[in-house]
Amino acid sequence: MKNIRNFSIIAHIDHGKTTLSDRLIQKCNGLTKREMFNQVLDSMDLERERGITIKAQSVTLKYIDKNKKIFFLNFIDTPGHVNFSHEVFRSLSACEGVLLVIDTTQGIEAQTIAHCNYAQKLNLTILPVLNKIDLPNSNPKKVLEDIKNIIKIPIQDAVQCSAKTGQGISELLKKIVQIIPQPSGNVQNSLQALIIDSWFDKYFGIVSLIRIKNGSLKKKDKILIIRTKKIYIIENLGIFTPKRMPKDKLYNGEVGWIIFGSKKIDTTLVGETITSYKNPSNTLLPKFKKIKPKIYAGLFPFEPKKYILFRDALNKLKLNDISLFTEPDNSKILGFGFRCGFLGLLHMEIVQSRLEREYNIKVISTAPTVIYEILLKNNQILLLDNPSKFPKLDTIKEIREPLAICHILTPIKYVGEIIKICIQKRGTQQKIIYHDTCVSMSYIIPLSEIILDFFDQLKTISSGYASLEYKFKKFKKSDLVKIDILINHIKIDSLSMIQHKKNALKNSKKIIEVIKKIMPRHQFNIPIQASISNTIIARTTIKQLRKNVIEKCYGGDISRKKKLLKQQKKGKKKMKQIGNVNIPQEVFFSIFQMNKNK
Ligand SMILES: Nc1nc2c(ncn2[C@@H]2O[C@H](COP(=O)(O)OP(=O)(O)OP(=O)(O)O)[C@@H](O)[C@H]2O)c(=O)[nH]1
Repeated sequence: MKNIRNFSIIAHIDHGKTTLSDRLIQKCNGLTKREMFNQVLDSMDLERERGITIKAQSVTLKYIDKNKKIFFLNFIDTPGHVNFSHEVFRSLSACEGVLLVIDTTQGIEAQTIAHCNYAQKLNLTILPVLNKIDLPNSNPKKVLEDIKNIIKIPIQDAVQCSAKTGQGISELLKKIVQIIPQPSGNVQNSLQALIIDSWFDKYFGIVSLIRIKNGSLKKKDKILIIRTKKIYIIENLGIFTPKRMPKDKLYNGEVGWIIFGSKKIDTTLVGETITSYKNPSNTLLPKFKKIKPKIYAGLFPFEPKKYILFRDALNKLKLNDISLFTEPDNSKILGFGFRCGFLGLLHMEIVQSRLEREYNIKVISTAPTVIYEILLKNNQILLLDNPSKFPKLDTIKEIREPLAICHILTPIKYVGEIIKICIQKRGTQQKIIYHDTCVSMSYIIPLSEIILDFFDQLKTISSGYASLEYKFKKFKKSDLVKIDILINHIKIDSLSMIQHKKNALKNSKKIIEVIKKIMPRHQFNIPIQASISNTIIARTTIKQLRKNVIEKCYGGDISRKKKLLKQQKKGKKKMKQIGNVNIPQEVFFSIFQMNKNK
């Protein structure tokens, strides 16, 4: 039987997870820094040549202890950002243990606690790793105290190391094999494997990362997805070392990749359980929790003729992004597109930039919004994720907005300022606990106030030290109104927004001023107005301008004139023509500018 250890590294952003991973690869594969660089780079070049996307989120390492016993260490990478906590959960479901990396110059932060809670819920062995001990301001003693008092896990196995210099790494490897348990399961049982991740590869079709709990899997095996009853044939399989290394067979306890032999994307695979078609198991492995999006926005292809390509690209992205929600949408102004749900702004930005980078599709996005619950007079409840679909006012009994519970961890000296912005964001305090040098506090804050810039503001006032973790709590009745924006008397449905009554006038004035700044002048006056229920509450005007680009060409150089006119036409192409007005795409995102101008 192979000695296997499956683990993940969890950490707050920048605490050194990537550096430590590289260090472990280097140490186990006996590579020098240069060789490692080449190895990773080589495989990337190879992949790039064939246009394949690398996604080596798991690496299998060979570790030989001092008694010459061989261990296979599978470590599964996890992203560190607050938007991607669900990805952490996914990776952890395939492990028996975690390395909890803490930067000893920073100490414990909100995400350290949140990730640790996941690991505890899954009953994983947690090995604290105190990193960056080479730095002069490192304070491992204090971090150990905090682990004991705040996270409340045993500290006797904690390892102190520097991922940068390599100090303590041998000790860490020894501890990994010593305290993380060998995976359970039996090779004789029928196959049960969990799909941890899935992505689309131009050449191979669907590729998945799996963890085998029971049984084994080899090339040409016919497999069955238990829940969907879909059947596939395994075309190829193997492990990442970090290169993609083909293998003959994968056994229980192992983590590896499989190629399905299917190019058709008709299903989401992540979280599904695979079994053997011939000798099937009926038991599903615990599925990941489906994460509900926190914000919604409309995405529309900038060039309407790319709609089909856009739809296919979104489907491919959804293969490994189970939290991306999409639904066909139609805007009077922007045409056919999709209403998409995201975990947060960063997630939204990543999706947009992947569409542009990987699929060459430029999109216009509407302002992100949270989901509102609307109680109608006929007692029906409507979940509204698109302000342009706001029902008629006289049909509404009550509007409820989503509230989130926020856990903030900060050094004591920033507490006052943080409380101030929490109040400004309509927050109500739940709890505040003073530890030695830091404070943990909980606030209930409307989700709409958090999604745009709360995290950035928190980081700015605390010089980057405060950290935030939040989750949806409940819907609560609130005084909300829908604001419409009209440009040259045309209602721009994709610019409608829902705001608290208290902020409606102030924000309406702000947004029309932002639009005024972004919009080019035309050869006529353009009024920009904000309205609530057809009553104009704010207005500004873009004064007319006759921009004659050829006025400098007195004389009559006709070819130069033509060139200038062509350039002017090109400039116009980047804008959306609505009525007889050209609107630059930045306008559709003006709600962000509005918040930046606060
Ligand atoms: N001095 C010192 N610096 C370190 C050590 N480990 C990591 N760093 C540095 O800390 C910074 C963040 O390290 P990363 O490994 O990128 O952190 P991460 O946790 O992977 O960050 P995310 O991927 O953003 O979550 C980098 O500049 C590293 O060089 C260490 O042991 N000592």
